[in-house]
Amino acid sequence: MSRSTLLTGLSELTTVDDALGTLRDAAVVVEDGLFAWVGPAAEAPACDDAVDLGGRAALPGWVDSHSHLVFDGDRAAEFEARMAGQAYAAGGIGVTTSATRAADDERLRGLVAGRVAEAVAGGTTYLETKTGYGLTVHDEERSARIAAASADEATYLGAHLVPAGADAEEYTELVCGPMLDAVAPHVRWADVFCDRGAFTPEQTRRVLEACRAAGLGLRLHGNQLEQGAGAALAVEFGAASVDHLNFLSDDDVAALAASGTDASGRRRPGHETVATVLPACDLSTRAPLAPARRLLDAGATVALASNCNPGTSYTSSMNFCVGTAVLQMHLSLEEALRAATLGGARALRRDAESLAAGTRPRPVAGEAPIGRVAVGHRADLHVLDAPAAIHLAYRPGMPLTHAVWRAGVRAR
Ligand SMILES: N=CN[C@@H](CCC(=O)O)C(=O)O
Ligand SMILES: [Zn+2]
Repeated sequence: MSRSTLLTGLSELTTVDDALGTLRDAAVVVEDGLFAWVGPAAEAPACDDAVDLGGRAALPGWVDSHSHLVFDGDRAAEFEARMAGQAYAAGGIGVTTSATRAADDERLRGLVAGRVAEAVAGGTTYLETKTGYGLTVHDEERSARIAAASADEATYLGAHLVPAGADAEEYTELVCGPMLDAVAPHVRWADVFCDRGAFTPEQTRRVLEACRAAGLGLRLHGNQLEQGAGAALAVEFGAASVDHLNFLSDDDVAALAASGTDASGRRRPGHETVATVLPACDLSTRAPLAPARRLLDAGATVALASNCNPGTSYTSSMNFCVGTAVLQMHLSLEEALRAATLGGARALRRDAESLAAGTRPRPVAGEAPIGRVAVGHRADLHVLDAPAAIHLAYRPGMPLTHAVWRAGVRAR
């Protein structure tokens, strides 16, 4: 028989659910890994167990829809040179690729497990991670295997960089053929770095077509280094997300906003191309911040993610990303919290609307929605050591994660 647990003493509960809103003096009931009840503490039902959280704020666990955790080595020297004025370039990926290839499976698994544990300790309850530092059939296959075993969602990023010494056209064919065949059983998503020094729009198109034909959902790295074709291609292919977005034209912004509506302007939840912004990466590369405010004002669905990787964003702290989005990107607290929870869920098509619309690639029967604190959603809860969530921006850099429940299990 399943046991029910009452989590009470929540001074402020941000549900990210339009009907429930933000509740004061709230409680939730967790049972069978799901939220079974959400409401005012005074009305909470009796449960088998109870935990009093002592007047703390709570919100859905972070959904980090973009990370690159399968790697060995760091690039601190490159970072230091960048702080001294050198520009970021895609070629640095090759340095991490060499270190990653040299690590054996056990070491790589341990490194990824440690990084996932760090993310969870910071309030992340659902995490995507990518291949992309293997770049041979063998190394991409094992990266995909390790990613799938360690994270909630795994993405094939063979098209991250043309490896040193390889011919770009021949490598693109490999990515679309034997490498895809080897990796596809492990992953739900495919991604391409479509930008200066990485893959051209024409090569990107070929990879997206091949991966779509293999049944994978699509996402893109685009518009990070220049105003390129990434965002437009993502919308054209119905990708779930396009990420970075530092350099966007007015047409790109309009296309992203329109991707969530039909011809008569009605919203089509579960069909949008989410605009995912990566504030920690923007700071670490000294790039102009992605225009999250402009995207939201235009009507786009925005997600916030960490992009944790050793080159451009060596942090998995979603608390930091949310604080920065409020402080520097001019999002309201409510917008930032929504982007880092439901926005990420939408970018992975694991929100309730995408599940209902049937647009999640490779769905698994019985998968509960994520991204909100609402009945029937997966019980992913982040409790802050603060009375209100605004402390995430008000006290930046402070250790504010008090407790974490992941699929109903206490993870911190
Ligand atoms: N921009 C492309 N890929 C990663 C960086 C990879 C690296 O430099 O190691 C990113 O999302 O920022
Ligand atoms: Zn990335």
